[in-house]
Amino acid sequence: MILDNHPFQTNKRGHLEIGGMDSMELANKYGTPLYVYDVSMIRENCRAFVNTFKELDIKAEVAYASKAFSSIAMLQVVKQEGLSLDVVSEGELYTALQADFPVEKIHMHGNNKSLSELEMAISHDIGCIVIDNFLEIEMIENLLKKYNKTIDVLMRVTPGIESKTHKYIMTGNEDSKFGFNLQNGQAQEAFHLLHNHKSIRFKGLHCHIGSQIFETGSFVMATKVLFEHIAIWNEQDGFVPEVLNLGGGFGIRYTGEDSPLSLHTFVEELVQSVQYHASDLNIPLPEIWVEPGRAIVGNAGITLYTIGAVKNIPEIRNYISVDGGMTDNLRPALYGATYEAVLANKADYKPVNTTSVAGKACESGDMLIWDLPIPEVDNGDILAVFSTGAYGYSMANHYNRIPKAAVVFVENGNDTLVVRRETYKDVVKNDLSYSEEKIEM
Ligand SMILES: Cc1ncc(COP(=O)(O)O)c(C=O)c1O
Ligand SMILES: N[C@@H](CCCC[NH3+])C(=O)O
Repeated sequence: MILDNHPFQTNKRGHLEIGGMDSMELANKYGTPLYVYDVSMIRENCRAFVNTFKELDIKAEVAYASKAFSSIAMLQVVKQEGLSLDVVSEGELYTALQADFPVEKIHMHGNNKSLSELEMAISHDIGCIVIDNFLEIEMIENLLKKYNKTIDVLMRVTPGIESKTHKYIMTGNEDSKFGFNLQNGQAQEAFHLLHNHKSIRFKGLHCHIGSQIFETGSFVMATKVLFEHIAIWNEQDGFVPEVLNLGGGFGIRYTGEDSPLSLHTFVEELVQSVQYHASDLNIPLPEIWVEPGRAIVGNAGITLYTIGAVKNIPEIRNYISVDGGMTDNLRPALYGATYEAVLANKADYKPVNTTSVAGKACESGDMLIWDLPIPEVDNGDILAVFSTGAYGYSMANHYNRIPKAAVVFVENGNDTLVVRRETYKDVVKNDLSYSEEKIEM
C-alpha cells in the first residue's frame, strides 16, 4: 500500500489524517490546491539534526536552507527550534527579517549576490556570508569600509565531485556555476585574498555537493578533497579552519523506491571523516555546519488537489486531471521527479486501476505522477500527494495566470492558515494599462 511508504494514517472515516486533522475537512475549509504541513514533523526533523550532533558530542551549527520553503510562519518555527538559517537572496533575507529571525544566525549564499543584497546583509549584521566569487570579495571589502564593520565569511569551494543525483541539482562538480574551483587554482587565489584579511573574518570552507543524495560516499570524498587543500594552506600559511560547512543535500523518501539512510548514520559518517582528516593533520576539529532544506520540510508536507476531468484512452493510458500541477509543484516537469499519492477520502481503499495524474497547465509535460495505482475515482474525490513540503511552494509560479495556492499548518489537531491563497486581483496587481492615447502620441 502506498500509504505504508509515508508517515501518515487514516482516521475512523477512512480519510487521510495530517497533524491530527482530517485532510478532507482541510480541503473543504480552505479549498484546493492546498499545501498542508504537519508542524510537529518539521519540529521533529529540526530536533533530529541538532540532537544527532549533540549525541556525537560535536560542535555543530544546523542552518535550515530556507529555499526549500520560506514563509514568515515557517521561519518562526525554525527560530523556535533554535536552528540557524541559510538565505540566498534579498527576498529570503527580507522574509527572515520579517519573521524576526536572529540576524546573527543568518548565513547568506548566492552565486551572484548583488551589491544591494550584500549591503542588506552587512548593514543588518547577519552572522555569515558564504563567498562565491571574486567580484563578491571586492564588493564586501568596499561595503565593510563604508560601514566600518567586519563580518564572518566562509569560502565556498567546488571539490570536483559528481554526486549521485539529477544533473540539475548537482553542485560540487568541476563544471559548476557555484563556488571557487579547487582544481584550477581559483580557490587558492581567493584563499590568499581572504586569509588574514583585516575586516573579512575568514572562518573556513563551505562545500555543497548537491541535493537529494542517498549515500555518504560523495560527502566523504568531498571532505577528503577539502582537507588536501587545507593541508597545503596549513603548511604554507598556518591556516586552521574554525568551520567546515558541508552543505545540505540529505535525501528523503518520495516513493517506495527511495531508501534514505538514517540521519544518525549519515551524520556519523560525515563527522568521522572530518575527525579522521583533522587528526591526521594534527589540527583541532573544526565546527561542522550543515544546511538541510528538504530533510527538514519535505516529508512534513502534502498537497491536496480536487480531481476534475477523467480521460481514458483505451489501450494507451488513463488520465485524471487535478486543479494544480506544475504551477504548484515544478519538480516533476523540471527533474522528472517522482511522487506518490492516495485519494484523501479513500486512503485505505485497495487500488483497482492505474492512472496518470495531469496538471491543468497548458503543457504536455505538466504531469505530476505517471501510472499511479488508484481506487475507483468519483467526482469530487481529493488527491493527496505526499512529500511535497520542499521546493513546492518555493518554486510555485504563475504560468497560465494560475494564482498561488494557500499554505496551512496543522499541529496537534489545530489548523492555521499561514499563506493566503492568491486572488485574481493578486495575479494582475503589477500590471499597468497601455492606453490607445499613448499609441496616438
Ligand atoms: C548551498 C546549499 N545549501 C543547502 C541546500 C539545501 O539542499 P537540500 O534541500 O537538498 O538539503 C542547497 C540546495 O541544494 C544549497 O544549494
Ligand atoms: N529545487 C531543487 C533542489 C535545488 C536546491 C538548491 N541548490 C529540488 O527541488 O530538488
